[in-house]
Amino acid sequence: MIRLEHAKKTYSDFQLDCSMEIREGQITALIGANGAGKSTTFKLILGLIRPESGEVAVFGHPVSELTIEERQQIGVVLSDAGFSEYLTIKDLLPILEALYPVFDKERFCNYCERFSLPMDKKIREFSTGMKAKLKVLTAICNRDARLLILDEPTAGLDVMVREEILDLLREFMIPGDRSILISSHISSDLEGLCDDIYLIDHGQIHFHEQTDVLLEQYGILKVTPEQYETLDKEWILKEKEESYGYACLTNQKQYYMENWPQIAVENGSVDQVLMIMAGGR
Ligand SMILES: Nc1ncnc2c1ncn2[C@@H]1O[C@H](COP(=O)(O)OP(=O)(O)OP(=O)(O)O)[C@@H](O)[C@H]1O
Repeated sequence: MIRLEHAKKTYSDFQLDCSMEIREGQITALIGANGAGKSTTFKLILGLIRPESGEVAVFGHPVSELTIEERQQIGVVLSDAGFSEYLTIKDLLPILEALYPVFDKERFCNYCERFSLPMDKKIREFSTGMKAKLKVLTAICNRDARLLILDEPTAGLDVMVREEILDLLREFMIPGDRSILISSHISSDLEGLCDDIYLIDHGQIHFHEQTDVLLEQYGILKVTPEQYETLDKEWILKEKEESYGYACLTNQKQYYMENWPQIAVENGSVDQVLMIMAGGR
């Protein structure tokens, strides 16, 4: 659905060089710290900025060549965009219908009711969670949408609202031929949602793995300096010095559990794995 091949963009003190692929039927996460380059990547994919070199393809061809019909198949939530705060949802409805011929008003109104979004209240009086829900609902109520591009849709939300939004996204995926690209700086947010995870750091993709592979095969070996000396390093991807010795990230935890049964092996949560990938040597 989306392919970036060394897509480059330079700002005065920042350079992005991003390669990634978002496949049909999958939810792909782009995880990175503040300023890592997530929004810049999303803007390249949406054609809001142009790459200096490299390729950005959506639905199989360059972003600049997308037809209006293809653009209408993309639902978008951008972290720095929202609705006029002076409008109510009722005011917004005719605008959304005029802007998007494929806007599903009935579904949108049903969702507003289900998610307790009042029709007559000004958006500036909405809580952060209500505004976030409104943005996601607008993106998924595009009748033709088969690709959602969501930049930090859950930022600043409490657990309940976050889960409600993630449930909405799971429902969106039911037809099977749809895809979502979603970013967050909280990786645990996306662990139960995504099929594929990319980690971006200082404008570069540092790590890419299928979530189930990551959860099944990755682990953190917690070893003393003595144990470290005897360890086969072949399957150690990164290591980090700790007070007790070393935390070693492996993608073959079973091998170490069988051959070094005395070593403590922690299952890799996405957060832990990514922290070592970003900070280890
Ligand atoms: N229009 C711009 N002009 C100059 N620098 C920019 C511009 N847009 C982004 N940057 C810089 O590019 C870098 C990456 O920013 P970006 O917004 O892509 O990060 P991000 O991962 O989305 O961060 P956050 O999680 O804080 O939203 C930052 O250093 C930012 O200052």
